[in-house]
Amino acid sequence: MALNGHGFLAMKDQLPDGSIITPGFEIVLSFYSMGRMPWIWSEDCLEFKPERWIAENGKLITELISKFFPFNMLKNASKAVNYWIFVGTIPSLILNSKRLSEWFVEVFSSLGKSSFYIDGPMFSNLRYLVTCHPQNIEYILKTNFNNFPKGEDFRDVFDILGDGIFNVDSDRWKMQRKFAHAEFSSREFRTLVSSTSRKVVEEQLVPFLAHVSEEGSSVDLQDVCSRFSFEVNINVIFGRYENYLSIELPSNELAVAVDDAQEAILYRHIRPMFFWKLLRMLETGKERKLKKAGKKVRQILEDYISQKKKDLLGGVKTYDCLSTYIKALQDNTSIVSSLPNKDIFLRDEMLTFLIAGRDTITSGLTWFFWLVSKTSAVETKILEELKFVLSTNNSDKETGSTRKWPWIFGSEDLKGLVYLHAALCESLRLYPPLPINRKSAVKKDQLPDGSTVTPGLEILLSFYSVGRMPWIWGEDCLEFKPERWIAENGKLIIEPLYKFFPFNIGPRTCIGKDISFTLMKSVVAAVLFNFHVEVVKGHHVCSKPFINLHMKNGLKVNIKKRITI
Ligand code: HEM
Repeated sequence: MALNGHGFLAMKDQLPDGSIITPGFEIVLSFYSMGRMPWIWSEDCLEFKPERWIAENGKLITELISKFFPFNMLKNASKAVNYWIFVGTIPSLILNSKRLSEWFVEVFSSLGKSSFYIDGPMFSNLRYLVTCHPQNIEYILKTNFNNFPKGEDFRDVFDILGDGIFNVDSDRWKMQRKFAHAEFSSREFRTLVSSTSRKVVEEQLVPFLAHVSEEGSSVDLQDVCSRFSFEVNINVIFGRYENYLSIELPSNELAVAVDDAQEAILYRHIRPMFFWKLLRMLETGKERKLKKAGKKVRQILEDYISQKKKDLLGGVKTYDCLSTYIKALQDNTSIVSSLPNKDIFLRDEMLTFLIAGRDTITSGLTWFFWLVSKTSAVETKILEELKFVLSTNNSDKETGSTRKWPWIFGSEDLKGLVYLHAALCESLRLYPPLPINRKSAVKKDQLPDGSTVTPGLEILLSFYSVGRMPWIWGEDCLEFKPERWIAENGKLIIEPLYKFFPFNIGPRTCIGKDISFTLMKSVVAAVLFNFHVEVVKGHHVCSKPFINLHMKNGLKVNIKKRITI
């Protein structure tokens, strides 16, 4: 049987015999011809002679492997990624599926390239292009945005989000985006976010941490951040106060169901599509868990929605995201009023906001606290900046009362914090809460680094790798250095934005970016100024395979009340 291997190229290259190959080239390796070349196998190459495989001592000659490829590894392109005949680069992908982001960094570093292909088994359509090239990312997300929609595969993977803004494309997305953007940038909404954040910090977060410090026990700060984030989101989106961060750490069935669903969705990312679709059809394994969790989530949200409608009908005055959407859907002059299946849309959109806002903030805060706990110079500068704010505002601008412990920072206090803002950007650069973004091309296209993309190819934008490439962020790219965001005149440098993608760029930029900074600053200021956070000795920090960048073992910390600043 004639065996032909094929390979695809990430960047222009020169083969050992001098042939120049460029991206887009399909390289056909003729194993059939190799066995018939006298200069490879000698003049008797066409003879059937098993003896050529046996040495004088009667053992098999293993050196011949170097010219015998049919069953063997074809190419060891780098230490981090292997290409195998028949199965392509898939074994490397499977081996690293639980640490994809770290693996991508290793491959980029060892290949010295900013894009590489992952080839699926021979004759399969499975192919990925992984890239961390800032110009490729800008091209896909912004310059040629229309050629890279979310697509049907994305929608299939995230089917739990139905018609939510994350999942839709084209005109429908434009309409949802326009409405959501107007809502998120309205003064009422921003005021609601900062007042809710303050309320949850003051009434739940600080009392909870004060309790932990008195008990002298350790606590998982990732869980605390997740509870804070859930509580704020559930308040802002649904107008509900769940007390999820009270001292008893109560369970919440919506939070649990959303976690279960997200964990199951992750498996759809790292398994071949036909496989998870088969499991979905058979309703088994993780797919069974997802179906159950999805049903629970939908049922809870439908209850919230019908309760809210009753409240509005009864004249209860509430301001939250859900109320705004319900009113707009009933108002003929609103752009969303023409949408079909209004109740399903409401449910899917609110769930999307909840998921979009909860895990990203949790991840952003947790990695930030860990980095600061390891870098005391950064902690000192943040505290100095906060101390300066307090010294210039003796009384609390929002309540008018004189300040005392616990120190709470309101939206006015947090506005001009340059160093804290820089430190948050720096942490998001190293640990972007969404480390990978998936795209696919409608039409064949060429990316700025020369990589060719064709319909059907999955494109993985590795935001995590962008922050870790010395050629993008300099030799000190792995250091946590907020100073790189501050100009000599003390102002924030906005120039790095062309290589800073944690919030996406282009038309689908995160609409929650500004409120994310508001939330994260209010938590960080309250936690660091009132408490000393110390990671428990011996606690192992590593990332967990998840859609968001979470810590596998959480972040176990000891909390001590800060007496003097
Ligand atoms: C540190 C915090 C956050 C980060 C790093 C972040 C990051 C992102 C990223 C990367 C995307 C693009 C996703 C994609 O294209 O598939 C996105 C979209 C989005 N984000 Fe955020 N996000 C954060 C917080 C929030 C918050 C608090 C909300 C509000 C509830 C929010 C709402 C959204 C929405 C609605 C979209 C979809 C936009 C669209 O498709 O047009 N995000 N976010």
